[in-house]
Amino acid sequence: MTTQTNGVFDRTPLIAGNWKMNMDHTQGIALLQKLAWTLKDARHDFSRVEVAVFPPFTGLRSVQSLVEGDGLQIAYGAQDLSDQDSGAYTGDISGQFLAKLGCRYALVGHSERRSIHAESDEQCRDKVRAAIRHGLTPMLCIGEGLEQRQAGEHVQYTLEQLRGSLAELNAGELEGLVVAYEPVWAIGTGEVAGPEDAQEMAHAIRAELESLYGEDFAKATRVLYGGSVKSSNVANILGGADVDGALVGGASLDAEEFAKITRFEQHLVTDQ
Ligand SMILES: O=C(CO)COP(=O)(O)O
Repeated sequence: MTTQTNGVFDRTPLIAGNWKMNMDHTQGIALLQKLAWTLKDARHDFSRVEVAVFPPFTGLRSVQSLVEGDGLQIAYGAQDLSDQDSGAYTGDISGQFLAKLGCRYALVGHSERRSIHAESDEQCRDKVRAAIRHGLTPMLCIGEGLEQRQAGEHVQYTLEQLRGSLAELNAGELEGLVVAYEPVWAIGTGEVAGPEDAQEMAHAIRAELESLYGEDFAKATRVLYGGSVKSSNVANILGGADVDGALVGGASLDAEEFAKITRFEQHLVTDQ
């Protein structure tokens, strides 16, 4: 099977590892160190493919120390943030604190937040706002469940989440936004959306962004795919012209496997 390359990438591809609730801070340090060595050995060019990790909150300070101490080019971010800045919000974490820890990104609206913690599009929008307020780049996660996919309503459903989570924000505020399309039925299940499915949705997301914020914004915005991404399937998935990277869960907990995923370009085949 051949896949289409993105040619000269208009957008820098991004391979992001969401560690979820795995890796205490000592394990996280070991994982990041191994990842950094593996990428160094492979002479990874971070200007061609950006690499980011999303440790649990408790690992962020250690990740910051390692990244700054060793001058690593690996970016990092938080898995969530509060929509508030400070005050009586027990257990919540302010974007202000995350910015102080050097986070570049904050995930917003991961499907596990939406399902386990019942986060609504409105809350996601407030979190996107909070991220922007503190200079963090929001990585907004959207995607349909099996029910919507089987009913053929996946595009409509996912675009509604997109609109709802970005409502009332303008292109200037959202500059740099990353959108991660993660079909819930493909997360942690071993089921992977086909390259055509990933491309179909990434294209629909870009078209929606264009109608909301204009062509320049849509062209500059990275759309990632997430859901059972591995080194063996990443090249196929990222073959679609609108798919700019991957948000990786389970496979990001293995440094060598994750490093292999960052080398997806080596496996892309031109469809001429
Ligand atoms: O939810 C995901 C990343 O945010 C995907 O997880 P898996 O790669 O484990 O399916």
